[in-house]
Amino acid sequence: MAANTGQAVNIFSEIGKLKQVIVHRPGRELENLVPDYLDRLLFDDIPFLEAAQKEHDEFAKILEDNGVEVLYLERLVTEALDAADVKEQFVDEWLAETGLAKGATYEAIRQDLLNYDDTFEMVLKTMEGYTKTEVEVSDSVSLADSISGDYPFLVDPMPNLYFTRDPFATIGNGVSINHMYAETRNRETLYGKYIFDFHPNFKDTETYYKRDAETRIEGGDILILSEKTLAIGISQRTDARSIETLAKNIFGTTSYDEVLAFSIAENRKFMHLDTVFTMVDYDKFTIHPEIEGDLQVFSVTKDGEGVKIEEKVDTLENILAEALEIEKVELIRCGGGDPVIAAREQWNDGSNTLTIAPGVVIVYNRNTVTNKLLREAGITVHEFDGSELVRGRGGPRCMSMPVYRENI
Ligand SMILES: NC(=O)NCCC[C@H](N)C(=O)O
Repeated sequence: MAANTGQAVNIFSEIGKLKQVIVHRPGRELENLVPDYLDRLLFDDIPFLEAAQKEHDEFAKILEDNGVEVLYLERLVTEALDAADVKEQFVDEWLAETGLAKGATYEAIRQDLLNYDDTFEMVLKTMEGYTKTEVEVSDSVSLADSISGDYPFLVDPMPNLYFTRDPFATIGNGVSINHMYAETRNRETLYGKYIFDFHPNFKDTETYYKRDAETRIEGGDILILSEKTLAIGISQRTDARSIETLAKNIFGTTSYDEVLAFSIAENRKFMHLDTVFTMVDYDKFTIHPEIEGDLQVFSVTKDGEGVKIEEKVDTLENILAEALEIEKVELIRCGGGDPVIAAREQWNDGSNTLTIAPGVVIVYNRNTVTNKLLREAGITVHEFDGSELVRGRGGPRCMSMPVYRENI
């Protein structure tokens, strides 16, 4: 438990002083990226692991130097499996989601994982995946085990795990365990499930969305505007129906009574709401100017057992000011509104700021124009080098899942 509200999870804003956050230090899963399967694994290039780890350590150091306790996903999962003695159950569930048919290979991998004395190393191995060259099966007992084929993996790696923002999302005193858009990321949500089902500190957390839900939603689309209002993107990654499901699950039982649904274009460059829009202070937001023209915003509120949907026809500034119950808000445009600079810096996550206290953010140093504009707007900007990390198309907000923020 991080502070003093008596709750393990406490996230009622985007900007309250961050006390505890979940991250994942990129591991050997990045070394299982190969050019032929980058699209399938949602990457644009292959990061140099050692450099990516250094960059990530720099990110963690900025957090710690600013009083944030950094929790590592891989450690939390290890602690959950050991505390509840559910290692075998986890391995079986993980295997069932690999797509491997039961047979000699399946059994060899199962045995390999269960032979690890160190649960932490076992967890890292489940993230890394298995190549065909590392598992020896002496007797092929099934047709599936006998096929060679060109595909290099028996079990795919999970290279997107360092974007801890997406597979689960903390909201108020609860969590949504997400159903992801792509198969490669859906497997990541199993780690969230084990943390929130079995970790001694987190197992009593309320769950507002389940990974076996039919429609998709990802954490990068969920912004905690205040203790009453969420903003959720309808995007490449989040289906409008999931927003209604989540809204019904939180209205009436939590402090939330409104969701603002932001309909943004469905494409890779704007994959989540947080790649084009983040909150950096009580009254300041970063925004990618390319989304402003076509943006449609809907208000979702409680209506008996169901929800009421109304389109908000007003400027974005007015919609946000009304939701926050303040006079006015300022939008800080990525790249200053210049179309070329904005497009370049947004692609490199210039709008993907992580706010660690009101008016204090962490960003990549490469987005020089946007970072200067943030400073000119009075924001304190902590920068680090993300040249390797950015190849997975995510920035500081994507690489962090806040667990505890002070209320504002
Ligand atoms: N919230 C975010 O925008 N997360 C970045 C996710 C990047 C990852 N390669 C993906 O395509 O899902």
